[in-house]
Amino acid sequence: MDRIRLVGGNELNGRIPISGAKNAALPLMIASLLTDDTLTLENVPHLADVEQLIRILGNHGVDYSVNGRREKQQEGYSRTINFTARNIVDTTAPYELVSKMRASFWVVGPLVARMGEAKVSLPGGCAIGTRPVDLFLEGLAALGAKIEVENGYVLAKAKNRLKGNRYVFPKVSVGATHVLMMAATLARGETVLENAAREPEVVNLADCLNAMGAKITGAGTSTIHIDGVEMLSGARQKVIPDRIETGTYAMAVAMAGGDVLLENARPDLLQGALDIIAETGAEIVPTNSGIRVKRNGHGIQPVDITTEPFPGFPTDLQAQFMGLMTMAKGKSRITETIFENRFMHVQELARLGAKISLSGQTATVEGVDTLKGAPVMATDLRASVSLVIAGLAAEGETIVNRVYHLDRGFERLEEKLSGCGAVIERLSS
Ligand SMILES: CC(=O)N[C@H]1[C@@H](OP(=O)(O)OP(=O)(O)OC[C@H]2O[C@@H](n3ccc(=O)[nH]c3=O)[C@H](O)[C@@H]2O)O[C@H](CO)[C@@H](O)[C@@H]1O
Ligand SMILES: C=C(OP(=O)(O)O)C(=O)O
Repeated sequence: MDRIRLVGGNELNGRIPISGAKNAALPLMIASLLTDDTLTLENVPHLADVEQLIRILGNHGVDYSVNGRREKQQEGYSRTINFTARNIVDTTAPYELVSKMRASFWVVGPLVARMGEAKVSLPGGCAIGTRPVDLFLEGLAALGAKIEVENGYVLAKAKNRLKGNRYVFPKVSVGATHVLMMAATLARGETVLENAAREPEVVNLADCLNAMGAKITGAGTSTIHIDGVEMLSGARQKVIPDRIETGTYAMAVAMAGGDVLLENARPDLLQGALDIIAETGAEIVPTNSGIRVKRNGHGIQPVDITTEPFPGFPTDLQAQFMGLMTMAKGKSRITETIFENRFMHVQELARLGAKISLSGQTATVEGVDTLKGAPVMATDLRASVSLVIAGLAAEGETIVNRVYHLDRGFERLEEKLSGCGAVIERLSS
């Protein structure tokens, strides 16, 4: 199993290219199931989750081809990929494939909308909470699907096409918004989704579906209208830059000090989080080519945060922010409201000397003057990168085990950081 070795203490200076967003690429890839035409996606990041979803889509009969130079692809750069679901050969998504990642469950929407049936294993993904799928099932049922859950599989059937309806999400869910929006594009009549997720990834998906011929308005607000159409065609869509990767590297600079241009980053995708990072003492400057982050010489200021659905502070940046707060000049409180078990990084940060206490959904972080390198274990995707952020400022060597978590969501992490002066390498085994 690969590990990451870091020696802390260096500032970060230079440029970091921000990749296409994992959490936008995955639903866009799944949208290819809605048409027998080719969907071309630009700026698809080279990540373990993307590769896994390619396998899952392949199982349903989706062909894919990568544009551009092969050696670039092997080096792990974002790519343009064509997806063509000419014939859906299988409407079952098996446990062996779906249990590895949460988003693979989302095929249920396009499959039942286009094929009238889907049998999809209950999903896996980061172990950050119970992560039920009740809203997906309730929402699909509102669109007329017959739903059964049997032997760990969801069976969804709509033999006479889904039927548009009004559905009010009792709780904001990004995944369920993606799925119901995709399903409703091929339903008969109008669907109104209320209390929908407003995340930029939902907007990226709606833009793609509209380019494919769907009639969606309101994506990015909490009410989305979808007028169902008979069929969708192919299209070309660019994956938005990864706002979580952007926030992560911004916090890495805030932690280690230095001056880095986050190329291709879009401030509007994470303005709330950037404002918080600025409050900690970093300078955030939007430029024509991205976002410049600087921190020179000043101590890190403690700031309290609470995670919330977009446009609030993202839960996917909570662990990284805790990493940053471990060396703040004082006490900060971090409250997690989205997932009930997303504090597994606390005990690993403690190995580096962090002082954190937990009470319910709130962590209190007492900033320390120094962290000391240690072996630590990645427990999930964002938790693992919080250990990298802390390791960048820790004295001596930190070894992060279970790097496969990082590979799910961070493209060429060690190359991007070492290119800015960090001492970081992958130890392959
Ligand atoms: C691949 C992807 O894009 N993953 C992101 C997506 O996950 P995901 O789409 O799984 O997250 P949701 O927005 O659905 O989850 C939000 C909350 O709703 C709950 N819930 C969700 C569905 C449901 O049927 N019932 C229910 O109770 C969840 O347990 C959680 O407490 O959004 C999360 C919240 O921004 C991010 O942390 C994940 O990185
Ligand atoms: C929680 C995440 O991913 P997933 O929903 O795929 O588990 C994440 O991207 O931080």
